Amino acid sequence: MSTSKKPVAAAIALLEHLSHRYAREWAIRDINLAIPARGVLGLLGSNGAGKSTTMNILCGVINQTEGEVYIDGIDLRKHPVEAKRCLGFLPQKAPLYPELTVDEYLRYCASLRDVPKAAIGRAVEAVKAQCGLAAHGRRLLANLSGGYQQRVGIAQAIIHSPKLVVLDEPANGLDPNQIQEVRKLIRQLAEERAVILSTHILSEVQATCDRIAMIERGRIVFDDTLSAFDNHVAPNSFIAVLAHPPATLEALRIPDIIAIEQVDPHRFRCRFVGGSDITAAFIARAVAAGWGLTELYLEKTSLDGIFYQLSKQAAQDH
Ligand SMILES: Nc1ncnc2c1ncn2[C@@H]1O[C@H](COP(=O)(O)OP(=O)(O)OP(=O)(O)O)[C@@H](O)[C@H]1O
Repeated sequence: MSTSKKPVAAAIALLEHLSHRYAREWAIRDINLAIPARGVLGLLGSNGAGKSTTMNILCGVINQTEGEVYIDGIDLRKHPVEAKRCLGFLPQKAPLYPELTVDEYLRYCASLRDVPKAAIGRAVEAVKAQCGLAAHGRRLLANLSGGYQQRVGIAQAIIHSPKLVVLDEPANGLDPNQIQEVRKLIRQLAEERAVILSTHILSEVQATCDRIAMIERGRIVFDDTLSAFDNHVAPNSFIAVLAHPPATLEALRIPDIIAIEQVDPHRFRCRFVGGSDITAAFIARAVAAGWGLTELYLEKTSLDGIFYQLSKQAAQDH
């Protein structure tokens, strides 16, 4: 069958005006996303925000009520088989058969994914090498540790060399060493393809993602780079370290400083009116008054704080 392609610059997948209703309630509403062809996109959101619904539609598990999904330019609803060839999926619980060996399982997945018979052996060896499983081919899946089972789950998702891999909470249940290894593997995969990662864990996002799309109450509330997310909320406090602080906290007050707190004998937290450029004025005052200013830095809002603010804003807008 010939499949007409929608031209998309630098994006491997497009979600256009995507909405879904399970019964009467809309689970997602007018989601628009362009997923870059390389790198890791983190899909964030609170419980029930609409992440799984979005991923299930993107992976062709459920059909959307409204809107379009294009994968590599192919309309997923009109040409599901062709579109899904470009896609690998690791659901939250890896679909493993414990009674099979790693080799048997990956061969089986390759045949399900229509890898030509003659190419299956090579494809299995290639993903094993990529996922650090080269020495584990004859091991039974049941006897592998959680971290290695997760590697096998990722290996099955890339066995047919898809351009887009969707991973649902891939670090769930792993110990800290395994988490590091899986993160490294995800970064490697994303060098040559797009990876979408759904997670609640913000340290996961910080360590792995290039971009963040955040969904709240079924709508996109943020879609930009990790560093834009990190800087989404402008600081409204700074810490000044003073070798010779004045006798009273009040003496530190300059216009636009609204509160001062002593953190330790030499460290002071000054809250200021958001948006004002106050540090230059404070430095000038500190130098003139001989407070022995040795350090001054703005306090950024943590990723958790930014997540919280975006969620709160979405609830207010609702
Ligand atoms: N099969 C279903 N039938 C009816 N409503 C559903 C169904 N699946 C999800 N929902 C509802 O759709 C909304 C979005 O759910 P979804 O599972 O997509 O959110 P999520 O962000 O993945 O949440 P979580 O992080 O808890 O998995 C929620 O209100 C949820 O209750």
